[in-house]
Amino acid sequence: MNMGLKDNKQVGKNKSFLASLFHALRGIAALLKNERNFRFHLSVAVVVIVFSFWMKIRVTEWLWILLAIFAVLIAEVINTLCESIVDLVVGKRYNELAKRTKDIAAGGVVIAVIFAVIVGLIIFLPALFN
Ligand SMILES: Nc1ncnc2c1ncn2[C@@H]1O[C@H](COP(=O)(O)OP(=O)(O)OP(=O)(O)O)[C@@H](O)[C@H]1O
Repeated sequence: MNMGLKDNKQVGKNKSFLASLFHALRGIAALLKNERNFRFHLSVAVVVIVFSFWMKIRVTEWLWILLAIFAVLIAEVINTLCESIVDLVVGKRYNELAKRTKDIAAGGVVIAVIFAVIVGLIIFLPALFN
């Protein structure tokens, strides 16, 4: 195999689309393995999707639910990226800017979760009361 897939010490560009995809999938695997919050949000997403099937929601409602789910997951990815980059730069030292960066990244997740909760309430509350 000559796609850079075996080269664990690769630092240059990926040589093929398959090699890029392989590294991207490893990134997702790392998220699942190391990030407890990402796993939690993914579990909630699965529950919401099962519940949505059970409630037989409409296509437009599915689009909003999926948008909310992906907004939270992407916010979680950005949060993890910020944490990794900050740790790479400052290591274990206390740094005020590092704190601000990590707190803002975590705030982004909270904003996405608020959006998801609002979407969920708008879609499911009326259906539950009917
Ligand atoms: N180098 C640092 N300097 C100053 N404050 C820091 C530093 N690293 C972390 N912190 C503070 O500690 C908090 C937790 O940081 P950590 O990197 O452990 O994130 P985490 O617990 O994985 O967060 P999350 O639950 O959002 O994934 C940050 O939100 C920040 O307030």
